[in-house]
Amino acid sequence: MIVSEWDEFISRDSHAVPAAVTIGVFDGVHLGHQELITSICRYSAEHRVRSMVFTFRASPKRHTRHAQHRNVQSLRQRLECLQELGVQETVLIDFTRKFSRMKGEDFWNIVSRCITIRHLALGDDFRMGKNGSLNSAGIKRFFAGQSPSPEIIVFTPVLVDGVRVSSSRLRDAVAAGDLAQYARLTGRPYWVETAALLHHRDNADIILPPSGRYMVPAAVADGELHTMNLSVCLGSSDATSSSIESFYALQLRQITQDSE
Ligand SMILES: Cc1cc2nc3c(=O)[nH]c(=O)nc-3n(C[C@H](O)[C@H](O)[C@H](O)COP(=O)(O)O)c2cc1C
Ligand SMILES: Nc1ncnc2c1ncn2[C@@H]1O[C@H](COP(=O)(O)OP(=O)(O)OP(=O)(O)O)[C@@H](O)[C@H]1O
Repeated sequence: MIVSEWDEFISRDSHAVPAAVTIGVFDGVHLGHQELITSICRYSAEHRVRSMVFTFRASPKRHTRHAQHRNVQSLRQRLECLQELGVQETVLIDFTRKFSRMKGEDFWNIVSRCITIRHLALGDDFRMGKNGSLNSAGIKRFFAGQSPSPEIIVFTPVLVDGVRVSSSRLRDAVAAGDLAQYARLTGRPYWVETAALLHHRDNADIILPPSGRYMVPAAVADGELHTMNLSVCLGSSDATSSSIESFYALQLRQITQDSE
């Protein structure tokens, strides 16, 4: 997957490159996000166009009213998930003060100068642009006047237990240490970057599970491959010990009666 910067993207003169596009923060890349991303990747494969995601280095929420806003994933983890789903290019946007003043229509005008959008996937509650004033209906109206006009798919919300899946639900699950719920909402186990545990526990820009003991599946090769469960302790001095420094990321599981 190519990772590009917004400033570099807008300097391109490649209007002719056809693309299937989605945009959002995509923190946690949950089941709802996966519907949109799978849609652009499927269209990309069927029509031989580039699958592209526009996302933000940090959430716009952090730059507006909620300075303390934190994500559940590091940027690196988010990009890995997008790559695994088959996205060909992700454009990273710094939500600067200047960018935050852009009208949604101006954003799409700029993007349409650089690529030709053939397919656009959005959620039904999607809002963007200065003060979030452009919604999916407005985006449809905007593109209806363009030629060629992209196919715009507005997805109904993906639900789990009858409730819309959202990054906010992931954040609540991690903060409560409910990592099984995180796995249900994302379709994959919970992973944490050890850098977040080691260096930024108190001032982390990602949300971490509460202090406590967690199971970590591990593989050891001594002639044969053995898999085993280790336990790590978060929030105590163990967490900052050199024992986990050599890992990039750990898959954490709650300790259950069975695993003890
Ligand atoms: C051009 C542009 C595109 C934006 N795209 C998104 C987006 O894809 N997802 C998102 O959550 N916010 C996006 N935003 C930010 C929202 O429109 C809104 O300003 C921000 O979420 C803050 O809203 P709040 O103060 O009500 O939380 C975008 C803003 C601009 C100016
Ligand atoms: N459950 C869902 N089903 C379908 N689409 C969704 C779902 N949740 C989010 N989306 C869509 O994914 C895109 C990116 O959304 P965003 O990253 O803001 O996610 P979010 O999960 O709603 O975040 P938050 O909880 O912080 O508001 C938007 O178009 C949004 O409408």
